[in-house]
Amino acid sequence: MTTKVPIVILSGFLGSGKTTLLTKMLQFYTSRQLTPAVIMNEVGDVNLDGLLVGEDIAMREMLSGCICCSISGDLGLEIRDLIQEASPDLILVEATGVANPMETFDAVTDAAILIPIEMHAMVSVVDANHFLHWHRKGKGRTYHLMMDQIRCASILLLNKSDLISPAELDETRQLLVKLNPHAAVHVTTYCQIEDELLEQVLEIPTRPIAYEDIQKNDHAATSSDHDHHSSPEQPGHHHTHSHVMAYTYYFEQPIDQESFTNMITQLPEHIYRAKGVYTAADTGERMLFQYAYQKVDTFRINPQGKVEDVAAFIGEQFSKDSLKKQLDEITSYRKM
Ligand SMILES: Nc1nc2c(ncn2[C@@H]2O[C@H](COP(=O)(O)OP(=O)(O)OP(=O)(O)O)[C@@H](O)[C@H]2O)c(=O)[nH]1
Repeated sequence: MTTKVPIVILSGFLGSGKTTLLTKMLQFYTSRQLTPAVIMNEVGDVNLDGLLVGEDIAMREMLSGCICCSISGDLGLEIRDLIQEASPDLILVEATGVANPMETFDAVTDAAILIPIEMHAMVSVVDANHFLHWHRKGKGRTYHLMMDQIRCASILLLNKSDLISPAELDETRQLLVKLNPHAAVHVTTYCQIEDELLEQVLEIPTRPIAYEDIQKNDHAATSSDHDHHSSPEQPGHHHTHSHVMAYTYYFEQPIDQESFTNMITQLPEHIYRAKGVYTAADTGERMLFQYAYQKVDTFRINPQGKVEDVAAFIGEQFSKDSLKKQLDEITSYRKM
């Protein structure tokens, strides 16, 4: 009998902590002498998160599209190539932050018809602060997408618990339990989870527990509304992220760090995520920045010379022209 390669999908909204979790999982499995492999999907045309994955890990990048829709058909080919190339003990698929979880799951099950793989878990990472913010608003496509990502999970990480008060954390935890009573909720900071959970993920095949519930919702939605695409507010709606846009900017020269950080911290609310690499004008060092929900982290990259100086922005209804103008100004700014 052919052994099936376990597949774990890492889901969760933009900037919630999927790559943070991915690096932790990779460390864990390699320390157990296992060979994990990775599929990373980005809506933009650069993959900066790949810098955080060691060179010894077999990885395939799927860029400029979403495995839940536009490039779902390519997923099977990428998985097949990875299996042939690296004979992995498991494959971790990091979905884009705007991926519809049901459709991502469908893309994996479609691939499983042709290749020996088996779904082991859909882990959804939730940014506690960001989710609470959207829950209080209580509407919008982003909120419904976040809810779907929660409802489809077999394991939920309530991450960034350091950014909200204990009372808010408790409120958010209860919300998650209500939305998905089938999945265990793990409260985390920087996606620190117990080793036992990571062992379990490898051992026990599963599927998104709320699968049937979501399907029921989908059917209910379709029977009252035949045109899915015209009803983006509907829970369980397909292509919940068709409104999301990505913009990539290439820096032509080193930039002033302070002006850039000031600009990033004042990005409009509708830009949910930004990340990139730039060269600092004062030190000449190459820096990686990560922006998610009004917080920026910046650190020196190592090795220094692998990717171009580039920044990717993801959000909805933002003006690419005015963003480009701001970035051009920063690029041409010189300290006296
Ligand atoms: N304060 C805080 N920051 C965190 C935590 N977990 C992750 N981060 C930071 O949040 C930012 C986004 O984390 P990622 O792991 O890249 O998020 P992601 O879900 O992979 O992002 P996308 O792939 O762009 O959707 C990074 O700067 C992380 O260091 C946490 O628990 N607390």
